[in-house]
This record gives sequence, C-alpha cells and structure tokens, in this order.
Amino acid sequence: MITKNSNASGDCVIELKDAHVSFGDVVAVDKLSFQVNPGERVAILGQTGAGKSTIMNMLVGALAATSGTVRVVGLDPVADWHALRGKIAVAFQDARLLPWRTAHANVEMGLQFLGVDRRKRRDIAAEWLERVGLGHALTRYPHQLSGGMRQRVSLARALSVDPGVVLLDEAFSALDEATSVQLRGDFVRLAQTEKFTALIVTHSIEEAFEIADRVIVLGRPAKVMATYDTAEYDFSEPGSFETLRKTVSEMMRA
Ligand SMILES: Nc1ncnc2c1ncn2[C@@H]1O[C@H](COP(=O)(O)OP(=O)(O)OP(=O)(O)O)[C@@H](O)[C@H]1O
Repeated sequence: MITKNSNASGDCVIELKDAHVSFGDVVAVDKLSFQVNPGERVAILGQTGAGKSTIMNMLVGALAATSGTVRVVGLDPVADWHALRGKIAVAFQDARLLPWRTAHANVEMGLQFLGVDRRKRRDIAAEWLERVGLGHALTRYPHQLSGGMRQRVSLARALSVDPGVVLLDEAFSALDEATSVQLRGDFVRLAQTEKFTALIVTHSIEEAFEIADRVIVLGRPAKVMATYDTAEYDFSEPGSFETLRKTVSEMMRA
C-alpha cells in the first residue's frame, strides 16, 4: 500500500547520495549521504555555516546539487518540483505570515494554492488552528499574535495540506526556551498522530535530541560526523545530557 509517507518504490522518503555543493571555491556540502525512512523524525544538527540552509534549499528544489543525487519521495526536487506540490511542507525560523491576512486566512493559503475549494479550506484551516491551540485566535492578524502563536500558525499552515514530509528549518530557534520546549512537544505529538516524516534542521543540540528519533551531526562543510539513535539514550541520569552535549559540540566544531 502506498501511504502518504511512502513513494512508489516503497523506499526511504528522503535520500541524499554523495550530494555535493560548492559555490566557487567554497564547499558547502561535502559528498553528503543520508536517508530518512517513512514516519521517522530525523534532525540535521550543525553549527552556523555547516551547510544546513544549503541542504534545505536542495530538498525544496531551490538549488541543484553540484554532483550526487537528492530525492524526496523518489522525486528530484529540482526537476520534479511540480509533482512534489502538497507532498512536502516547510516551516521556517520566521513564521513568514502575510501581515494583511488573519491567522485563519494565512493557514488557508497552502490549501488555496492546491486548489481546495473555499468552504472546505476554511473548515480545514479552522480545524488546524484549533489543533495547534489557536481556536480562539482565528480572526487575529499576525501583529496581534506572540512569536510562539505566529509559529503555531505557520505549523498549522504547513500541516493543513496533509503533507507526507515536513521540513523544519530552525523553526523553533527564535522563540524563548519555554515556548520552544512547548512547541517541540506539540510537534512530536502531531508527528505521531499525523504520521508524517520529518526532517528538522537545527543548531540546537537540545532541540535535536528532544524531537528526533535520529540525530545526524554535521561537521563543516556538511558531512556526517556521527549519527545517534535517540531511543538508545536515557537522559534521566544527572549529567548524562551534559556529557553528550560536550561530545556533540566538539564534533560540530570539527
Ligand atoms: N549563494 C552562496 N554563495 C556563496 N557561498 C555560499 C552561498 N550560500 C552558502 N554559501 C556558503 O556555504 C556555506 C554553508 O552555508 P549555509 O548557509 O548552508 O550554512 P548554514 O548551516 O545554514 O548556516 P547558518 O546556520 O548560519 O544559517 C557557508 O560557508 C556559506 O558562506
């Protein structure tokens, strides 16, 4: 059976094989290979300049790899961008809401682009705002919302199209810690109920280990330094996360 998380061949949802990107003499991504399996949440963790945005740009079809291959649900994001519409959704660090549209109308946007009829998209958008805890704020404009609320609208907009793949590009980085922790928890719960596959790009070690099933640590330029299966770690032991954080941040600086 083909579900929203699988592709025709039933293989992994995201696959990079020796993906290499250089801008003149600057290597941004160094023959990077990794896979994300259906239903998995994978974090790509790297410090500033590690090539995270470049990876994201390749996944959304905004940039072609200099060499190697990039596939999302078996498709080439550059050549097959049209076929990927509605299958992939992105939430960014800044919520990117249209200031002249209400929260409700902002969430409707993705559905509008996909041609969903007016009544249906109004219902779906309202339902999603309810699910992210903003059922009371449908008619508010972005400037009437807090940063956390704006990011919730952005998440609702991303998820409302029922995408198989969700990309988070530092989506919680600009929020205060308490709001960020709350949103990360909500995101994990939504990923579990909606069963989408997620790739989370972040520089935050806490965020990566909190959200993801698997954490891929990048060096600079982007290459895999280590991969952690987060289920194998028990951070209830005092100091255990601090020890891991030290190891991981050294790798990220390498
Ligand atoms: N269009 C470009 N032209 C030239 N160099 C670029 C271009 N885009 C990115 N780079 C370089 O590629 C490297 C990786 O950049 P990238 O923006 O992908 O890193 P990043 O991990 O997203 O960083 P940050 O966390 O600071 O956003 C950097 O050395 C950057 O200067």
